[in-house]
Amino acid sequence: MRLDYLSIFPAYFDVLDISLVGKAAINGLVEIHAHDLRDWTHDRHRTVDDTPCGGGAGMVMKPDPWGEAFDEIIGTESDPSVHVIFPAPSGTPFTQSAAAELSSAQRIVFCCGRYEGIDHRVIDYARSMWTVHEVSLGDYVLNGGEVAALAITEAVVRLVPGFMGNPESLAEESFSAGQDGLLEYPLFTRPVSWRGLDVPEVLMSGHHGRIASWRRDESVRLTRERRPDLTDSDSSGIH
Ligand SMILES: Nc1cc(-c2cccs2)n[nH]1
Repeated sequence: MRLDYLSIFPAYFDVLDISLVGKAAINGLVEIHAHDLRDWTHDRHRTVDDTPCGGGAGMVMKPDPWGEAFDEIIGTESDPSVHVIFPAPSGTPFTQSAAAELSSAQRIVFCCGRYEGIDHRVIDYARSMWTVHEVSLGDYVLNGGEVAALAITEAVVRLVPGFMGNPESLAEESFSAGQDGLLEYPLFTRPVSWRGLDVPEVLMSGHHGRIASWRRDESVRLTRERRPDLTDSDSSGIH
């Protein structure tokens, strides 16, 4: 999998060299390329923004640098196997199933907007050429798409076959199909008693049936308490 990042702050992605994703890059599972959008400007000030047509506060990212960067980084041929991701507060909520789908992509290009956003024609052009995803991480506003791109990268790359040492652990995580789309149950390890707090007895019983039942009940309880929106989804197994 090749991952490209277009940003006016490409140094944000240096962290990928030290994190888990860096490990994947080393063993050849993932190839990472960060690019400075200003490299595709031609004026002395390397300008990437301008005032919004129709008025309004703030600045909008000009389309020209994006188009020239696309030409060089992706090419000028249409290819639906290339996934272009625009993080944005107005995007579709990013989910574990979206991460799972993207984990089989051969190419993902992250377009990290700043200011008030990117000229919409950039997204329209990208849609005419590649598979575009406008995604939101949640109902809050970041200063730019870089942090969102890092979060999406981690969620996707950890699902790439061969990345996780023990793929079985993926099956029991929150939102995973193996967890019926429910939140993960509480986890415990030794010591059995810690600062007056004990591991639930059932988990020390060695009775696998009871342990499975306790874990399921806890997942249902937590999901109903914290994420009632998940309890009606088809994958949740609870209604
Ligand atoms: N979920 C989300 C995305 C964003 C931004 C993406 C690009 C600039 S701000 N804020 N919040």
